[in-house]
Amino acid sequence: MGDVAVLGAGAWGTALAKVLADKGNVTRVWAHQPEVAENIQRDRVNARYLPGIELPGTLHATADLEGTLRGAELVLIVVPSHALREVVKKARPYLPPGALLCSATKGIENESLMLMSEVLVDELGTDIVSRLSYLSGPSFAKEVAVGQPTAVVVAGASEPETHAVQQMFATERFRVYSSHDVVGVEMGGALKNVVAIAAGAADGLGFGHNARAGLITRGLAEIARLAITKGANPLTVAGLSGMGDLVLTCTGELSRNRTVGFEMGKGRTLEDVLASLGHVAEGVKTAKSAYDLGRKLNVEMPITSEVYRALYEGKSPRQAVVDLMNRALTRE
Ligand SMILES: NC(=O)c1ccc[n+]([C@@H]2O[C@H](COP(=O)([O-])OP(=O)(O)OC[C@H]3O[C@@H](n4cnc5c(N)ncnc54)[C@H](O)[C@@H]3O)[C@@H](O)[C@H]2O)c1
Ligand SMILES: O=P(O)(O)OC[C@H](O)CO
Repeated sequence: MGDVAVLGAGAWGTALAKVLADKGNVTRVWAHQPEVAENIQRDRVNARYLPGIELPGTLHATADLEGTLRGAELVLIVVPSHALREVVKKARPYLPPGALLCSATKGIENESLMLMSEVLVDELGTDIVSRLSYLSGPSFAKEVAVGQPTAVVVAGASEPETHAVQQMFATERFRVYSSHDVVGVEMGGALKNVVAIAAGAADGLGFGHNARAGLITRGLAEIARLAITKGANPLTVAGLSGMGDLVLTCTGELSRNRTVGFEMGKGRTLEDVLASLGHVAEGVKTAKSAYDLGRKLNVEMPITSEVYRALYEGKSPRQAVVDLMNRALTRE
């Protein structure tokens, strides 16, 4: 038990804060939007991001960043990837010395092409590395919040600190594995969102199970190529944060990324879909980062490239599928 600060009161920040608060930790959640904090404090619910879930009295929400961080033993960062650097810059002066830091954000920064781990070290310095960890894996916020069985992985460079975070989160319905492979866990969590957009588009276009299974499998192949080039252990990509999250996000109707693809497959524009989504779909920004990273590192990323063209160059999802199917034949 301890004091926990959760930076981010979206669906995932709220669900993870509930897991920690239900365990008896004094849990303070920082909300970017003051009205979200007010809603949680007043009504014990986050109606905007996690409707219908009653939140425990041990969970406190506020828009005061300094107060949220005061005395925290664990700081969990769960903001969209494009906001992580800005939030960490603001939080830096108030981070309690010695606090463990865990990120549950999935993404790759657009301009720098950095993983969240790299952004955190960039902002906080290398001294913090042993206290940093990354939580990822197949986990829809809504299912976690209602206590459905879920398995995730926490990766960190230092074993004692990673185990401490594993213990802090684990419950009988939220099973937490540990890993030493930060890059592999982060790459899997970020890149699966791009493939989920492709899988959603295939469904929206009316294609069947064969197309989806092909995309999942060949998606995993390109995730593995890029992750291994960045230094990941190939086995990590077959784990919870690779294959596990890929299957969940490419097949689960709760996925925001799959929804973006699905609606575009049905003929809606990206702008129109995003305007009505109400949540972040990390795969949209990550598609650009992954496309740029693949080109920079000379890694072939055919599915990612087609998703990029559909999102950023106006290519029709149907033509993207045709082009994927008609690439030069190659070995598996
Ligand atoms: N929702 C899930 O099921 C789930 C599961 C695993 C991982 N994740 C990851 O967690 C991260 C957060 O996702 P989410 O589902 O909580 O998002 P969400 O769309 O539900 O909420 C987004 C949150 O970010 C905040 N925000 C927006 N702009 C901001 C800014 N500039 N500065 C600070 N905060 C800002 C919003 O106020 C809101 O609280 C993403 O990287 C996502 O991929 C989500
Ligand atoms: O709803 P999505 O597509 O952002 O996916 C949520 C989680 O990342 C699933 O593990």
